[in-house]
Amino acid sequence: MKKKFQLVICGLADVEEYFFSGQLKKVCCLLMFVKHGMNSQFALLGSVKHCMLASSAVFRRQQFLIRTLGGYTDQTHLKRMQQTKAMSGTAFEADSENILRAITPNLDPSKHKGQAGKIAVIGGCREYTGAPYFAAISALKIGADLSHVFCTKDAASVIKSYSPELIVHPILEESYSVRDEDKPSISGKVLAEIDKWMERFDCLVVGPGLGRDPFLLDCVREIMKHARQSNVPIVIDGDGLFLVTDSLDLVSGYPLAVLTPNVNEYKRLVEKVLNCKVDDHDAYEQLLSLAKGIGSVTILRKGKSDLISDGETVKSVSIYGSPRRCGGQGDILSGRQVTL
Ligand SMILES: NC(=O)C1=CN([C@@H]2O[C@H](COP(=O)(O)OP(=O)(O)OC[C@H]3O[C@@H](n4cnc5c(N)ncnc54)[C@H](OP(=O)(O)O)[C@@H]3O)[C@@H](O)[C@H]2O)[C@@H](O)CC1
Ligand SMILES: Nc1ncnc2c1ncn2[C@@H]1O[C@H](COP(=O)(O)OP(=O)(O)OP(=O)(O)O)[C@@H](O)[C@H]1O
Repeated sequence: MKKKFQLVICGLADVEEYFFSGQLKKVCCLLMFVKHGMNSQFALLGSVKHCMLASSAVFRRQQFLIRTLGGYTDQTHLKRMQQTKAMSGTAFEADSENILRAITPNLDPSKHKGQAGKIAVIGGCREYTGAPYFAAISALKIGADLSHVFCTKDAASVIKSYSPELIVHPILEESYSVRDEDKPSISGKVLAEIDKWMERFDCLVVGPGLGRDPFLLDCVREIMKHARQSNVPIVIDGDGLFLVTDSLDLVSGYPLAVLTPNVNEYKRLVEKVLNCKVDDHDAYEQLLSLAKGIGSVTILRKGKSDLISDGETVKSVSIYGSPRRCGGQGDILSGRQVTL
């Protein structure tokens, strides 16, 4: 049964490794969570259907998201979701394996390329080429059809050489390669280039290996604003969290934003938003306050147990993974989230 199930997910040989690493389950819990947090948004969808139809790309994206996350319009899915909820164990621990079974879309021979997901990673600079690669390739391995990377020119050929499966756009620039007087026109070009693609993406990951160059982060700030205007869901990780901690308005009130802080990134967020230290004795309440404080976003706090909150409830996922804590594991997690 397990084998069959894995094949249904994506038909890739290495999915077993992913499944048992525990990370896939964590991603699925997050998705259930985003879905529940978005109930009110979906209810609103009915009343604004005319507006949505006026913008068919947005409507298509919302429908895709609803389907992917369990599909309120589909009775079979709804029933599976209810069963999953009833089977959940303790108050906080998520029943991740059943959630995973409930939300995994079936492979369908009638689908064409792209319908299983077109995602983009915004990240990759002179120092970091591994992180965007890990995120983008794990999106493909978990089942996405197309995986793009938008990175700096320096990083592009390195990332391309890791894998021919990735579509790599060398469009971002760092301060050292741009004269001050050229910055406005270059940032305009970057935005125009990414806007050509934006409507096609089902989800973005912003941050893996992005670096912290101020000019580059200014461009990414604008990219995030455009993504938000187009209702593209955004997973924010790594240096994307550095940017967002500095400019909370980028995600505040945006229910399609998922923040995935590690210990350090979480500490920075707590200090900025709640103006206090991280309190591990009251971790659930603090995470709840943080998600509420930012407003409408979902936060996945990575750690020994991952804690996930949308500001209304908290769930934990304590499935045992690898005891090794090497760099790149968070990037792989973000690539899976963006797909599911
Ligand atoms: N192969 C690649 O291309 C990879 C690229 N990556 C990319 O690098 C970028 C920066 O990401 P990041 O994770 O290094 O930044 P951040 O979290 O600020 O840590 C900075 C410092 O904080 C500390 N620290 C960290 N964790 C801690 C902990 N648990 N508990 C306590 N302290 C902790 C630690 O400092 P130290 O231990 O030396 O004091 C650490 O050096 C980002 O773009 C990311 O995507 C990575 O994805 C890896 C693979
Ligand atoms: N102490 C821990 N015990 C078990 N699992 C952990 C622990 N800390 C983190 N993890 C898991 O490891 C994965 C990556 O988390 P980590 O905190 O290393 O992210 P990160 O620092 O953003 O990674 P990256 O190096 O890719 O930037 C997550 O799935 C998380 O649940």
